Amino acid sequence: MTAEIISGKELSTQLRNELAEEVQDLKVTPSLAVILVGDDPASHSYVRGKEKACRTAGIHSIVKRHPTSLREDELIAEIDALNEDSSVHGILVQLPLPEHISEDAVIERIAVNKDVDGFHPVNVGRLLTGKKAFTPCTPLGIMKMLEISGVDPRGKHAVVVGRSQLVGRPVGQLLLNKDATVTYCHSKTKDLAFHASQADILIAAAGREGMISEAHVKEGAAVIDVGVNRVESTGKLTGDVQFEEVKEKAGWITPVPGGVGPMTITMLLHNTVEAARGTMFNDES
Ligand SMILES: Nc1nc2c(c(=O)[nH]1)N[C@@H](CN(C=O)c1ccc(C(=O)N[C@@H](CCC(=O)O)C(=O)O)cc1)CN2
Repeated sequence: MTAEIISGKELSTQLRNELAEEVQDLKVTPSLAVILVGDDPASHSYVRGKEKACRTAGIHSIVKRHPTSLREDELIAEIDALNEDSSVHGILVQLPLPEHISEDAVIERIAVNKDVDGFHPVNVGRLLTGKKAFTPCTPLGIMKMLEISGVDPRGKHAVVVGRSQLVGRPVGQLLLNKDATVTYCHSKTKDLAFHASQADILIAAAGREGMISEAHVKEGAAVIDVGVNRVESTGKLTGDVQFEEVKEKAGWITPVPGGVGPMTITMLLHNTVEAARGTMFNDES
């Protein structure tokens, strides 16, 4: 069997065009504020990608770039100002932050209804309880890729390798919310190959280059590679999955690059449009 390749790049082009049309029909121009602290080249590149994607979709983008020396209280004050600014619909702080700044304190300061990253504890709790919530962009992108490929999680066994707040935990929750049976594997899991090879849906989000081989994959499984590993010697980007061998066994597979990565930014645009609509929490009593 050779897997169907799910291209996040192609799907993103389609979804971003659809979002651009939706934006034209809105009464307001959606506006996203991104805060970037420090000089991490990858973070700068991702933020440039976000700016460009916003422009293409007709979303107003504000980027606040700061040196590593920015203090936590200064960052908090900037968030407070953006929370108060009614022309700003979405706020995102690019992660990781420098070590002297508490990510938790910063994320908790963002207004829940502007938290387009879905990292605020209120949004996390709402996701956990199956309520409407801003949902982290990478997990949302993964669910969209499964949906578009006709992979329905209901009754399936999903195995998530990795338990990060950004990807592993929320994607497991989203799969559970769609009636999958979910197993989490992590660095202390004994016999990863045993667990992973039971999966109908395998999410590789451990950040370890090539850790998922053909031996970890059940014939016909949907394999989603969230890894973004830069090979030092070549500068090339590779995933957590050994793509060439796994694609001969899986039913579906996502490539790196061009898979989950572009979907992260597409789902950020989606969440920003949702924030601009302002209806996320409307049907609450
Ligand atoms: N506040 C946030 N910080 C971070 C998030 C996030 O969702 N919110 N996720 C990642 C980084 N990220 C977006 O911020 C991101 C990662 C990767 C890509 C992407 O398109 N990758 C390309 C390859 C790009 C390259 O060559 O380097 C791909 O996989 O094809 C987009 C966004 C951590 N921080």
